[in-house]
Amino acid sequence: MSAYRDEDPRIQGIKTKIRVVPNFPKPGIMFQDITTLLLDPKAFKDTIDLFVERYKGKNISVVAGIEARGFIFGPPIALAIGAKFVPLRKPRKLPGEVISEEYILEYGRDCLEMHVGAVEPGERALVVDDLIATGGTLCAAMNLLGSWTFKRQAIVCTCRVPIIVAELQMIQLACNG
Ligand SMILES: O=P(O)(O)OC[C@H]1O[C@H](OP(=O)(O)OP(=O)(O)O)[C@H](O)[C@@H]1O
Ligand SMILES: Nc1ncnc2[nH]cnc12
Repeated sequence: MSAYRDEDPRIQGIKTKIRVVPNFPKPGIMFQDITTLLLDPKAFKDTIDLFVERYKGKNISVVAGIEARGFIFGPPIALAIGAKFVPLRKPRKLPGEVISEEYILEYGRDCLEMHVGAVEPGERALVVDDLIATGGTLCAAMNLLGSWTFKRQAIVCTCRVPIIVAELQMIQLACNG
């Protein structure tokens, strides 16, 4: 967590637009609902802008978005920084050859899949999602990418807003892409 983003006045505005719903989808879960953020064009744009400002010009060629809420925040970030968008999807949604990674959620189990060949050896990637709870989904995404061409280097988490970006430096060229 970096100091400059804590101090950015846009952060507080973004935080106020995220609705917290107690006991959804089951007792004990404090659900962070980003649909209310999406209803406010300024707060939504501020959210995207914060990430674009942070990652533009960093030689990132891949934005990998985690289904489903990473599909909301990932594409506008990808377009703005000039990167391609790669969806990390729930099972049996992608029609081509895939690699899969299972993981445990706050309220269940799930699996992510990525198309083989969507990312080339040597590319630099950003993983985008709306929130970390247990971290299982993010770990699965990183394992998915890591099992293909990447070596994990750093995770960057905004912490004060429930949008997460994991940054992966791909330096292992162990596949045929
Ligand atoms: O840190 P974790 O414990 O792994 O939880 C975080 C994940 O849970 C939510 O997605 P969910 O699996 O509910 O899927 P959805 O976006 O399709 O609703 C959220 O969007 C993250 O992807
Ligand atoms: N607390 C939470 N709020 C929103 N989405 C979630 N996914 C897992 N835990 C969550």
